[in-house]
Amino acid sequence: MRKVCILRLGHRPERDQRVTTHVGLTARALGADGMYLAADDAGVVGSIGDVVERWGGAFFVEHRVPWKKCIRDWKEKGGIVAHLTMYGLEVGEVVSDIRQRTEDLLIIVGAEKVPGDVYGMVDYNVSVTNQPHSEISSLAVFLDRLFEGREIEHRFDGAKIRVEPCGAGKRVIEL
Ligand SMILES: C[S@@+](CC[C@H](N)C(=O)[O-])C[C@H]1O[C@@H](n2cnc3c(N)ncnc32)[C@H](O)[C@@H]1O
Repeated sequence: MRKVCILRLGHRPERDQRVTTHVGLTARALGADGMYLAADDAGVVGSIGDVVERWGGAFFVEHRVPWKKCIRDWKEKGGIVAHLTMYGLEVGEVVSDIRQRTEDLLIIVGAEKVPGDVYGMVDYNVSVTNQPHSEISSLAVFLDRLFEGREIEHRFDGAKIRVEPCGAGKRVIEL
């Protein structure tokens, strides 16, 4: 099966820890395999690692990743790259093309301003509306469109705990 990973650009450890952690948790929950972080932040790696340890699956986070090399290496190995940006082509126009391709997919999301080079290095610049919002929301919508909603039913192997859905209150099962 094709691998789907995230490359997180522009992370500032002093202010983006929570958002970047949520980018990773969203990616994991919605079917991605891992996240490359183009910054030095062991805290993010640790927080997401703790979730994987308890909630299962094999999602990985790698930090201190040089972003240009990450994109080049990904493409050299035959993968394709999509950058989420409000300036790109509308997701509805391109997502079926991306879905039909079988190559591994790297999805880039930014924090503040994304370096201009990124736009020319990728295969797709994709917008989720042409309005400014957030890397978390754009990633969530993109993954849901990519996987056509099937990611919601995914069960995570090796979980120590699992939620039993219920209409009222909380039911958590220790496995
Ligand atoms: C807070 S935004 C910063 C955008 C910044 N002004 C720029 O020009 O790159 C952070 C990230 O959210 C994502 N994002 C925000 N709005 C988006 C949209 N409408 N469509 C796709 N991605 C979006 C992009 O990945 C962006 O780099």
